[in-house]
Amino acid sequence: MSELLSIEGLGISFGGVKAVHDVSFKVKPGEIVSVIGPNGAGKTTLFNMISGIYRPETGRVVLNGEDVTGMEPHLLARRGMSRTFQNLQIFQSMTVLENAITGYHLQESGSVLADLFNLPASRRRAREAEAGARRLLERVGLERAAEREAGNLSYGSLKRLEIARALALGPKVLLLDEPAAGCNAVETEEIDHLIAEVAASGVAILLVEHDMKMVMRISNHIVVLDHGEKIAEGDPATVSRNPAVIAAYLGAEAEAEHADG
Ligand SMILES: Nc1ncnc2c1ncn2[C@@H]1O[C@H](COP(=O)(O)OP(=O)(O)OP(=O)(O)O)[C@@H](O)[C@H]1O
Repeated sequence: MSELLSIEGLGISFGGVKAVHDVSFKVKPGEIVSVIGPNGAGKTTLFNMISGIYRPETGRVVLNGEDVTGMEPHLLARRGMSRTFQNLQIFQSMTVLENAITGYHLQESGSVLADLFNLPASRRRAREAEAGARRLLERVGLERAAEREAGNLSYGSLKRLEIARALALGPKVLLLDEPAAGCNAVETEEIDHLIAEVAASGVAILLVEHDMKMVMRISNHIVVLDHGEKIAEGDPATVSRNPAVIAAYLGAEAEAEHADG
């Protein structure tokens, strides 16, 4: 099958320093592609360019055949690209269900007046969003926690809630920024299963993750960045044997030790 997301020569500099330089790769439906690399390699910057938070200085982002370079995140969401963030974006004092419902807000257009007057169309939309949110919570295993305050959930459950919310608009491409960060081994495994299940439903998944075991377990394809450049790509076995990849990680460890004195 042909690619859903095509990253073509993306680059951006900050204060003259090339944070990402000429990075290209493709993601197909149902595929899990991970971006890895030592700290400061440019992973988050790359994600921010793909998801419309930064406008790249060079290159293109092509989603389902359409050039969407620099398009704002809410417009990307309507075209089928959703993302989660490294830091949780959950409303802690709202219920789990209410948090899931917020995922549907991007779908609504020009409904402010209708909402003000509580018109039938607006009531119908609210009912549909709630039904959809309950289905999503079931999909991520949180249906029994629907009425609980989100702030009381375990960290792993919060991460799953965030994925549920990103699934609200039925994305074709899902970008996950460190979905297992801060999770214990059991929670990480639950997130593994969830990501695999979402991919199996045909969604293209792009992942940034520091947990190498998880990356090696679930990725079909891995893209390795170092100092903003793509230094390798391939399946997990090939990438983990690549001398340039091993050198980049060892080099980063040596730099960190040096910095620690
Ligand atoms: N908004 C910014 N302004 C200036 N420099 C930035 C900005 N964002 C990132 N950088 C720099 O760009 C480079 C890449 O950073 P980035 O955060 O993308 O790396 P990363 O691979 O995501 O790192 P980590 O694994 O630590 O999250 C770093 O040198 C960083 O200091």
